[in-house]
Amino acid sequence: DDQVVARHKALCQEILRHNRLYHRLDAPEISDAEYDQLFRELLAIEEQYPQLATPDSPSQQVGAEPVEKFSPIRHAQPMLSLRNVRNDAELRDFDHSLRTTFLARESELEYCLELKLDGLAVELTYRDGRLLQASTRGDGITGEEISENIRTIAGLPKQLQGDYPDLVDIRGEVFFDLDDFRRLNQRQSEAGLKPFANPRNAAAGSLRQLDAAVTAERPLRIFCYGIGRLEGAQPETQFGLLEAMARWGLPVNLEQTRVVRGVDAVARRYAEILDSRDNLPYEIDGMVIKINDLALQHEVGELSRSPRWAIAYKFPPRQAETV
Ligand SMILES: NC(=O)n1nc(-c2ccco2)nc1N
Repeated sequence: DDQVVARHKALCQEILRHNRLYHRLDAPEISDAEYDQLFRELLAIEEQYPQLATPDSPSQQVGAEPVEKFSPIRHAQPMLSLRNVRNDAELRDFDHSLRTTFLARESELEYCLELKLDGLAVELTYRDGRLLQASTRGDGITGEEISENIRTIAGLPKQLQGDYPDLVDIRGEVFFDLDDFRRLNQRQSEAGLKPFANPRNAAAGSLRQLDAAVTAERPLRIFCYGIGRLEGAQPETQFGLLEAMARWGLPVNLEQTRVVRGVDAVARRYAEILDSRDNLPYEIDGMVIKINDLALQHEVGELSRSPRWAIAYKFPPRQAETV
């Protein structure tokens, strides 16, 4: 009815406005939690009224068009975004729907569990082991070319080593350690500049600099976690892929990654991470749960903007800092 259509329209406008603020200006006005809430309401309406899920609905797009100051790079394989769950019940729905609908197997699934870094997703293309180009995720299809800036990241090899493939698109998250973020904001205020709202905005702001010399002053970090194209020996599992990337010399968060079987073990690991996140030197906003077997990932496939084989289990918003 037209009340729902009006609500859907309002949600679309609010979400698209947020995407521009967030992706173009790195200056969001609403929190992730509020944004997720709007997006979930939009998805719920479109589930009920599929005719509303038109191509210009934010549910069919990821992020926003890249800003024009960088040259556009089209990703050979789209960079998908993760759906999320917020509690064990939703987690168990995710696991159950995989085991019964897509894999028609009641047996327990093996999952690879990774920390969910709250930074900026990037793609690095290595050809014959050399870093050819780097880009931001952008809207998932087309990103911004940031090769010069990416090269300033300490610990990121310009040349892979060992049994690297002829061509590989590496996906990773660029982020700031919390201490470096605080020092950067200290310098920002001393220079009379606006401090960054959070480490993610600082990483995005630092990486999407036209002048790579500015990026070079920023102690950015990166953890690699996935691939797009790969021409060469395919690892069998997600964890095997992470180990291969580490062998090639890429920074990977191996020691914080676990492979478990069954949803109960996933829930236990989530509770463990939630409990210990404050001991980490960087900000995380949840845990990423991926089917470990890469053949099963391909069997399960993708939705229009997200993998079916992965989900983000997000932390509850932090209690407002007590003054
Ligand atoms: N943000 C983050 O740490 N991510 N993001 C993924 C991801 C996004 C799409 C597929 O995998 N994985 C990890 N560890």
